[in-house]
Amino acid sequence: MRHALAAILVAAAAAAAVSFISNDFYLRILFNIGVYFLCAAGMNVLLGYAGQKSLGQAGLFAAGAYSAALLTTSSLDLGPWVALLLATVIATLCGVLIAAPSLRVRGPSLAMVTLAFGIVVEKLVTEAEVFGGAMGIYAIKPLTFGGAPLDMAGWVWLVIALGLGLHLLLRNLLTGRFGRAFLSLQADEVAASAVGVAVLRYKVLAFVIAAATCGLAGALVAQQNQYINSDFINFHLSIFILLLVLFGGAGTLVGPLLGAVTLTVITALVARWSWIEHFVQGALLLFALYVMPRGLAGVFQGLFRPRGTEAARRAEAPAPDARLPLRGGAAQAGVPLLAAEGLNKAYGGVRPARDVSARLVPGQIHALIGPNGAGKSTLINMLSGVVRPDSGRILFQGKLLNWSAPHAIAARGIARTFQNLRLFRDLSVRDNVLLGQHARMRNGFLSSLLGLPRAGREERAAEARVAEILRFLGLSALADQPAGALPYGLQRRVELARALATEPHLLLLDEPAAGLNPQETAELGQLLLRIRDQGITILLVEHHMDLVMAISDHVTVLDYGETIAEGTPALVQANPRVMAAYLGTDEAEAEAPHAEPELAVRA
Ligand SMILES: Nc1ncnc2c1ncn2[C@@H]1O[C@H](COP(=O)(O)OP(=O)(O)OP(=O)(O)O)[C@@H](O)[C@H]1O
Repeated sequence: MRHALAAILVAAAAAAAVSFISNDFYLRILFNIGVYFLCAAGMNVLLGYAGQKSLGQAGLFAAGAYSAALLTTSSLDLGPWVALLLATVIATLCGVLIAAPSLRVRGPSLAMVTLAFGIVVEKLVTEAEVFGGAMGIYAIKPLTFGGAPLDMAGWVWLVIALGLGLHLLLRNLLTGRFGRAFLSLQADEVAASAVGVAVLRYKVLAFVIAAATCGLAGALVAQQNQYINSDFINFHLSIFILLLVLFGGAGTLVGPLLGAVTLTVITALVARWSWIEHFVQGALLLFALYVMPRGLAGVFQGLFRPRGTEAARRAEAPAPDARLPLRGGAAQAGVPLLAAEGLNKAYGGVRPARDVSARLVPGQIHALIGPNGAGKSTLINMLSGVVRPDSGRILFQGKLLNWSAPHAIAARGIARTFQNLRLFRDLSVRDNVLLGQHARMRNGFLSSLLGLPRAGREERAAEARVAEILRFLGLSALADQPAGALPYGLQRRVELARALATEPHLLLLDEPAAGLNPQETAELGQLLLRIRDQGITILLVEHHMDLVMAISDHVTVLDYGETIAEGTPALVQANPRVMAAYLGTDEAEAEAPHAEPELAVRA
């Protein structure tokens, strides 16, 4: 509420100041600030939150501007407000178009593809007859209020109102489930999908939001100027929109406003020397990247952050009375929780899965062991949807799982951790674990955007469940710490907390004890037993044999992608084939009476 009130006060103060300004030049600067704020606010979602680098925003600005122009000047002769709305919708649809490459390429390649989009649009509006060629389109209908066209002050009030509305809507969206999902894309797409974020859907959504606001800004500029030509639409505009976000502070709520105010004023100041305009922009971009990697907002946050408070670095003891949130309907009589049948996977000549089958009984800890390269991680990857098996079937609770995307598998109740930690390092421990709740929350796009009570209720319920999970794991004191700043052992525990927050029936753990000291390993063992006792089935890939033998109910041994033994820990430990695989001895030697089962050698 405080943030909303502050935003309303700032907007009201700006609107009141406009009444005292009669100079058209200053009013035009304020109008430009408003328009660039609209572009930057949407671009911030795309770049600052979702981490998608687009250099083609000028193309979307053009889509809005030329749509507004054509809709009001052609035989359609639509009213200016309807045209503004339709122009925004058309630009939004173009956003889907520009999002398409992001589904296949990322990073610099994506920037190149979006750049190409911008160049194509620039060429199109310069050359094509329908867009008026280099001359552009004149006599675009301006917006009217009470039958009269808006005067310059009216335009400024309009962009202030639109800017305020957009800011409040995006704040609702970005401070909850959707904002976290966007941030998770930026941090690690594989981990994001593993916790239930539909990566492709969220990427498209981010592009669409940025396209809508850019299109709206373009339409407003065309309607205010009452003409549009290709001079407006060039590569520099795309760079400028990018710069607005980077300079203001990508991934912060105030960044777009800071960027829009500062850069519009600087641009206005240097406008009379047009030859240095682009030089100044380039210099500011370099300055922002080198000196203020978190933009102006980052600089301000650094100034006002309380100093000298010692951050908690240690976990407390897990709370014995804490209970994990569970989803209902896990066990069905006589049906294994998960049945893998005849799974095969080959990478060229390497075959990490050869006809692997497994049945996981509910409520047990199943261990999957085997020498390096045996195919254990590959099996976990196949079960969690990260890798597609070449052949074979996976049934979860009796229903086929093959071909499901990782986020859909997570939503069905299979959670995982990764051999090489995949935390969202810049997010707090709480936000990491809240991301685990993503697929369990029911508030959709509209209720989140509008800040409806349902979204608030879902958020509070998720926070309460996360607090309980943190208590269960003894992480409550670390909730506000950035996950990446914690010691390694605690990071592993946060990843476990995040997986538990998906409320899984089945927890896949890929070497959770790797890198832990003996005390941490023993604590992990106790935690896993408690997790099992709460009704969650565990599949544990682990080299640490003391741990495996102490806590597992059932052990499967893989070697060269094949199951070579399974059964109780004692049975497997005594199996000659297992010792041969582990110790590199041949079977006959391993069967000799003096050969003790020394699996702990590999720990
Ligand atoms: N994406 C991939 N492309 C090519 N080869 C791969 C790929 N993923 C795994 N492999 C190969 O498959 C084999 C099994 O790998 P996997 O990671 O499943 O083994 P692992 O049993 O988990 O080993 P470790 O205990 O060392 O983690 C290895 O030889 C590995 O190099």
